[in-house]
Amino acid sequence: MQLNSLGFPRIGRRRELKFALEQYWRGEISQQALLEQGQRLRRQHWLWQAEAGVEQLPVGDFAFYDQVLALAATLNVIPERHRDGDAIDLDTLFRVARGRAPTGKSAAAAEMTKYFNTNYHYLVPELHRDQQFAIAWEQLFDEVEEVKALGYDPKPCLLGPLSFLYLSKTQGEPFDKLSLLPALLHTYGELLARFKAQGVAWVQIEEPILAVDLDRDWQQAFAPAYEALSQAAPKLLLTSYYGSIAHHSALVAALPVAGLHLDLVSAPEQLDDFLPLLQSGQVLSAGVINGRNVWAADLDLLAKRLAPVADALGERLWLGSSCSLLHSPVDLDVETTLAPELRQQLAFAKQKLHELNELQQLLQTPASEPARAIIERCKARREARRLAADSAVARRIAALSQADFERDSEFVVRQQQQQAKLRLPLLPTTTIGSFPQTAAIRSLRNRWRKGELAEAEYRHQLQQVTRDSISRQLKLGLDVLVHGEAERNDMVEYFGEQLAGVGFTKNGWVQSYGSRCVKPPLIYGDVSRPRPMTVEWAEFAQSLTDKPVKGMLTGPVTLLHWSFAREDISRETICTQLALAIRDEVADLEAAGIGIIQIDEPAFREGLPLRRDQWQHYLDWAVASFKLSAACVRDETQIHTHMCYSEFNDTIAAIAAMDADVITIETSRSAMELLGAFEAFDYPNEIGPGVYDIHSPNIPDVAAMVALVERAAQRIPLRQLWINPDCGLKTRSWDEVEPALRNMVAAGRELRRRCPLPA
Ligand SMILES: Nc1nc2c(c(=O)[nH]1)N[C@@H](CNc1ccc(C(=O)N[C@@H](CCC(=O)N[C@@H](CCC(=O)N[C@@H](CCC(=O)O)C(=O)O)C(=O)O)C(=O)O)cc1)CN2
Ligand code: MET
Ligand SMILES: [Zn+2]
Repeated sequence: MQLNSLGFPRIGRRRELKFALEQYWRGEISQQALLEQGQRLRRQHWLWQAEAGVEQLPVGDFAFYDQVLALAATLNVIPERHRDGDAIDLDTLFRVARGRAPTGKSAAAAEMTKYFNTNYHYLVPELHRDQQFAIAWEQLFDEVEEVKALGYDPKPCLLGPLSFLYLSKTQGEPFDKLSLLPALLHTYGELLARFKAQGVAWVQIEEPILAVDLDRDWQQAFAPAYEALSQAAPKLLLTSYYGSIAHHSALVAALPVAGLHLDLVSAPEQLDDFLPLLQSGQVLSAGVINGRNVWAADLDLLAKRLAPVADALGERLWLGSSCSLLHSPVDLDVETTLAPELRQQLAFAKQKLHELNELQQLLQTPASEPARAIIERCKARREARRLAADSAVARRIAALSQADFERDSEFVVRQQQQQAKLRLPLLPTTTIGSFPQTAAIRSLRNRWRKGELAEAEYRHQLQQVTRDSISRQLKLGLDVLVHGEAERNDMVEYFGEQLAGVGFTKNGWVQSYGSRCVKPPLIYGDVSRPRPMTVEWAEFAQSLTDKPVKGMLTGPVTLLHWSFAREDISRETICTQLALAIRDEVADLEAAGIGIIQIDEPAFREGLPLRRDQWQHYLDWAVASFKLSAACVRDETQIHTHMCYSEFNDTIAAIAAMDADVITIETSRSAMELLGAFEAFDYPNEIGPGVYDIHSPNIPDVAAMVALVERAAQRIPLRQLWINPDCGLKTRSWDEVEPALRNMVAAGRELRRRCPLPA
C-alpha cells in the first residue's frame, strides 16, 4: 500500500523561495544563488516526504514561478516576444511571467488566471496555429536525477496533454486547439520516453479537466490520446482532482492507464462509481487527505471506509492527498503561538504526509498500540469541535426573515435619494480601495507586531499615511475618495484577525502566484463580530474632507472563499454567518456617517462550482449572503461592490440580483468586451468599468481612457457609468499611481465636456 504525494508546496516554510526570487529580480543575488536555493528547498521537501514513508517522490511540483509555465517551457511553448535567442533559460520564464527579467528585453507578460476553482494563478500558455512542440527545457529531467542521487525513486508529475491544451489560449487567427493534439502527443511521447530511459517507473499525468463539463470533441480525444501515450511510457497514473469525474466514468474506465487517482475529499461518492470499473491490475490512488484545507483528518473514519477496499485491492490501493499540497501551508511545527485547542485540529502539508502514514497503520495493523492511540486522538478532536459551538449565532440565523435580505426601496428610488444626497457629477471618478502598501507601511506593521512599536504610535503613523492619501486624492480631484487600506495586511486576513470563530497563523503562507503569497484565515467556529473592525479608520478619513469617503469591507463570499473553512457545517451556513458579521459593520459605518460603503466580492465568480448543474444552488446562497450583508442601510446610503477576475456572461443575472447600487469591475484588458453581458442583460444599476490595468507599471494616457469610456458608453447609458481603475493599487508605487490617476481624472473632465447631460 503505497503513500502517494501529489506534490509539495515549493514556497518554503519561511517563504525562502519568495525572498530568493525577489532578491534575484532586484539584482541582489546571482542566478546561481537562486538556483541553489531552489535545490535546497526541493531536497528538504523530498526528505520530509521520504521520512513520512512516501516511496515515490514527486518531481515537477517545484517551479520557480509556476508549474504550468515550466511545463510550457519544457514543450517549447514560449511566446516569441519573450525569447532572447533560441535557448530558454530561467530569465525567459520570468519574462513570460512578469514582462521583465534581469536579462533580455521587456515585453508584455503572459496572461495569468485562476487554476480551476482555486486561489492559485497559473500562466496561460499561448498557442499559435502552426505551433511547433519540442523538448526545450530540461528542469524536469534534471530533477529526476536529483531524486535518484538522493537515493529515492522519482515520480514526475505533469499536466496531461488534454488539460494542457484546454488551459492554453490561442493567439492570432482563431483555430481549434485540438488540431494541435497530434503534434503535442508526439512531444509528450518523447518526454515520457526520456523518463523511462531515466528509470522512472510511474508518471503522474494530471487531467483535472475531467472534473468539468467537456464537449464531445474533448471527451472523444481522450481514448486515442492515451492509446498513443501508453506506447513507450512508464506506467501512467491518470490523476484527477478538485471534483468528481464520475460523469466521464465510461471514458476514463476504458483508458489504457496503469492507475487512477481520484479526489475522494471533494467527491467521496466516486469511490463506489469507480471500484467496479477498475481494470485488472489497475492501481487506485485514493485521495483522502485534503490538499486544500488545513483540518486534521478523521483518520479513524477514513480507515473504516477504506478497510474493505484495502481487502479487495491489496497492493493496488494507494493512499494519497486529494490533490497537490500546493494549496496548503507548509509546516505546523513553525506555528509556535497558536492556541492549543486550534492547533490540535490542524494539519499542514508536512503533517498531512504523516496522516497518510497513520492511515496506513490503521489499515495494516488496526489492533496495534499506535493505531489505538491514533483513534483516540481522532475522537478527542471531534469532541473538542463539538463543544466549541456559539449558539447565539445559530439563533440569529434562525430568526432571519426575507425582509432582512432586501433594501427598503427598489434601485430607481434609491438612486434618486443618493443623487440628492451625494450630488456627484456625471461619470464620477473613484478608486477601488487600496493605495500603495509601501515598504515603510509594511515595516511599521512588522515592528508593531514584534512589539517594537507601541499600539498608539502604530495607529498614529497609519493616520499620517491615511492623511497623506486623502490629501493626494483631493489634489488629484477625485470625486469619491477611499482611506487607502494602509492598516490592512490583506483584504481577507485583516478581517479574519478580528472576527470571533476565526483564527490566523504566523507562517501559514500559501502561494497565490509567483512570489506572492496569502495567509488564509482559519474559520474554525461560529463567526461573529465582537466589535467594529473598520469604523475608526473610515471615520478618521471622512473627518479630513467634505467629499464622500467610501467605507471599505470584504464581502462574505470572498471571506469564505479565501479562507480555510470548517467542514462540519455547510459553506452556505458559514457564508450566512460571515454576512451577519459584515452586516454589523455596515450598520456601524452608516451610523458613523459614512454615506458610501463598498463590499468587495472579487472571489464571487471563482467560487462557482466546476460543474454547471451545481451553479444555481451556489449562486442562490452567494447572492443571498451578499444581500444580507448590505441590505440593512437606508435608501440614501450607497452600496458598492467590486469584482475583478470575472467574466460575467454566466453570472450576470446573479450579479444583478445582488442589487448593489454601483459595481466596479475589471474590464480594461478586454477593452470593455466584458460589458457585453451587462448590455445584453439591460443591467439596471450603476457600473464602473475599470479604465486602466493596475497590474502593469505603465501610465495609461488620457486619450486611451477617454476612448475606453466612449466604448463603454456605446453599451451602457452614460448616466450609469463611473470612472475607476480595474482594481486596488496596493501593489503599485505612488510614482505610478499619481500620474495614472491624474490622467484618469483628466479623462473624466474631457468626457464631461464632450457629453454634457442635464443633471
Ligand atoms: N487573500 C487574498 N487573496 C487574493 C488576493 C488578495 O488580495 N488577498 N488578490 C489576488 C491575488 N493577489 C495577490 C496580490 C498581492 C499579494 C501580496 O502582495 N502578498 C504579500 C503579502 C501581503 C501581506 O500579508 N503583507 C504583510 C507583511 C507580510 C510580510 O512579508 N512581512 C515581512 C516583513 C515586512 C517588512 O518588514 O517590510 C516578514 O514577515 O518577513 C503586511 O502587510 O503586514 C506577499 O506575498 O508578499 C498576494 C496576492 C487573488 N487572491
Ligand atoms: N478594496 C480592495 C483593494 O483595493 C479590492 C481588491 S480586489 C482583489 O485592494
Ligand atoms: Zn480587485
